[in-house]
Amino acid sequence: MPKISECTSSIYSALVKKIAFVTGNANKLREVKAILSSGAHPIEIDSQSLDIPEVQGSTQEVAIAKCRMAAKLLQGPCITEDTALCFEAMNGLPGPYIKDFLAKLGHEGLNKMLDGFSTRAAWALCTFAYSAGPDSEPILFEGRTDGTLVPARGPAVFGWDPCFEPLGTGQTYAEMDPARKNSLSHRCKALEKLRAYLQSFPQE
Ligand SMILES: O=P(O)(O)OP(=O)(O)OP(=O)(O)OC[C@H]1O[C@@H](n2cnc3c(O)ncnc32)[C@H](O)[C@@H]1O
Ligand SMILES: [Mg+2]
Repeated sequence: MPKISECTSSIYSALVKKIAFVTGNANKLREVKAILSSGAHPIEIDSQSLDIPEVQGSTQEVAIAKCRMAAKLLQGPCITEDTALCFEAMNGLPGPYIKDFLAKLGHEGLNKMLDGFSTRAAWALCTFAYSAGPDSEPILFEGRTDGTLVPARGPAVFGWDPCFEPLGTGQTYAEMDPARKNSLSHRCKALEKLRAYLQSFPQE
């Protein structure tokens, strides 16, 4: 006969296995899988690549609208993620609009945006949204890493990684070993909160 802890963990895996992570970004998916598969209670992610339209608004409004739409399309539970890069000199902009700014201006252009300002301080903000299904309001889990916007250093593999240097590290995200980035990133901080929430399911 299985022990209670074994039953709890099998209910838990059955529940979390049904949750799809909806993203069109392969780099995000790689990091999320690496972070969630480590630790005492690994979580397996079932990924879905859907192109969900993103509304304008605060990081929270963008995240909630995207997750709502994903749950409606999938007709089931899902997780979505939005990443913002915020400049202190610009009161948090480009924020959730960083994807377009990066695509149009590149790393050099992002740096030029801050020429003439007294600070190059920036923060990376990750917002995971979990929806239990199309009729449930999404719940948000945020993680923030503070740093500086710098001229690009390191391989240009993932977004703005080459021009973001977290405080006190001396390295850009792009120069870091993936495990180092995943130990201090905006994404890992948000995922720790999401993990704790998902692990509370069997007690509900
Ligand atoms: O399908 P989704 O999950 O929305 O994927 P996306 O690529 O559209 O992602 P976002 O809407 O969250 O836009 C965030 C932008 O920031 C980039 N980005 C996200 N996380 C990053 C990270 O950890 N390091 C560097 N760039 C990142 C990403 O490539 C986008 O250009
Ligand atoms: Mg997107």
